[in-house]
Amino acid sequence: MVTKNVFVVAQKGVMVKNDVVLFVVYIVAGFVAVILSAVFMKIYNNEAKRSSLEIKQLVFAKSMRLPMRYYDIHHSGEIMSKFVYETDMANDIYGSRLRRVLAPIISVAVYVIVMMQLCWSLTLTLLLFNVLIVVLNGLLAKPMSQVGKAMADSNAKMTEKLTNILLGIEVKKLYDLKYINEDKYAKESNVYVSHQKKKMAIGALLEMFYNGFDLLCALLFLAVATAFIQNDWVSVGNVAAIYTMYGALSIRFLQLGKSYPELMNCLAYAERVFGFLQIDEERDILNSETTVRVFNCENAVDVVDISFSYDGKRKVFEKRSLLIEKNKTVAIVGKSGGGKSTLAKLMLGFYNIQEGDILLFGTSIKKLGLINARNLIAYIPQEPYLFGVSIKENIRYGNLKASDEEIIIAAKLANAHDFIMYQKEGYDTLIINGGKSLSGGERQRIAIARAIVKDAPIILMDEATSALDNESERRIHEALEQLKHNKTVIVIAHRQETINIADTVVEV
Ligand SMILES: Nc1ncnc2c1ncn2[C@@H]1O[C@H](COP(=O)(O)OP(=O)(O)OP(=O)(O)O)[C@@H](O)[C@H]1O
Repeated sequence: MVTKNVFVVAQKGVMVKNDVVLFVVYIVAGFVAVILSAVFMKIYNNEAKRSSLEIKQLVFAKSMRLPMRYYDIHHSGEIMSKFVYETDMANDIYGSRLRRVLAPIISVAVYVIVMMQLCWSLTLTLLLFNVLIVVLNGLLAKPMSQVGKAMADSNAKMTEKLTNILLGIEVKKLYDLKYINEDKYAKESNVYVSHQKKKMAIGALLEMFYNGFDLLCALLFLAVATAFIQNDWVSVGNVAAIYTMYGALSIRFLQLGKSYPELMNCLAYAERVFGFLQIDEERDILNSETTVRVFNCENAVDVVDISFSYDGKRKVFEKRSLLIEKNKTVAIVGKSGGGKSTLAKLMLGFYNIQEGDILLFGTSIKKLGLINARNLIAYIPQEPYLFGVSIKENIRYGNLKASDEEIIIAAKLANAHDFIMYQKEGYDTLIINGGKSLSGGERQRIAIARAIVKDAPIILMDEATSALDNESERRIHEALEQLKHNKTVIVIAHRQETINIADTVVEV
């Protein structure tokens, strides 16, 4: 409108009071528009940041609540990639991509309305040229979305391979697996780079097309506009105004052209993130009315005719039953791969039993709910995991309400106190890298102390299969002897010495 009025004033050759008022109004409107745009931008960015945080929190919460089977068949690197990279890419939709697509559409709509008022026929002719850009966007959006999906896949695989290398660094160094491990990573990163090149090629194609097309549109417009002026269908002022607006409009079209395929790329990531958020979570039937009669019941664990298979094909258990009396120490023995650890995991409700039931103190774990069932059992796995916090906090994870004194008592019972005191900062020593600087026996004794502070009626220990030195073994057995009082102790036993301390031996 300013351009149009400039031309009108120029044609009149004189500037009257009304023209000055009009220009002042335009300038004030311009200022208001700038301020409003800054305010909206701030609100939008705040909302975008909030939603970005929310999505990250949702993905994190979901990755904590998935059934054990999910972690069995999905690499931790894949989950990491989802959390770190894919959520960022998906969040980019709100962060900038959506804005970069919506803002030009709104601007174009406003410009078009004003341009139509100035000369609808010329505006329509001009817009017809731009329809081609929209068609091209549509054509390239699909390959962009496909390449986005391929990049997400490739990124997850790269993280997976890198995690594999880092987790197996000891074996890699021992066997010089450089060519196998590193080549796998290099291969995957090449795949990623090739997808990235494809993405850049599509982007470059669009850029090239738009730049050429912009020039062509300008030339066509001038030719058509000249014809319109010659036929007196439009004034020079209106043509100048439409052309000025077209300049701003075509920039937005270009922006739209670049941002739309990018938005498709981000949507591909969002699809993966939302797909992940829809995965069924670990089933938990929390029945608060179920009170477990630990004191009245004679049997701690009653496994009734269970059948179980991890993959639905090979059965680990077929109609298997066993009974564990309360306050007894039971050694579970059997051949390797016979299902001892699986039985422990079923007691803890890590997997759903296909047939039969497991009762803890007379109540089915299905009725108890996973949280209640797990509260009844203090589990010490074969290779306990220690978190990157102090030794004291690692023990406290068994019972967050445990006092420092209770932690020290538990560590003494677990025969862990002496070696803990021997550490640089005693109980405050920080555990690094899952406790790699401690021996297997020491890690297991910290886990025993953790199980002791939990004070659950059942202690379930999966004895380490790895060889422990005699001293470590003796100390763990002493700790187990301490635990026997007033507790049901179930040990998946691999050593004769462990079997010797049991009241009953059950073969699985
Ligand atoms: N997460 C899993 N997914 C699929 N199959 C599994 C899984 N864990 C164990 N298995 C299979 O189930 C069977 C029982 O394994 P389990 O670990 O329970 O045996 P185990 O008796 O504890 O062996 P070990 O004494 O060697 O520790 C094995 O054939 C094993 O390969």
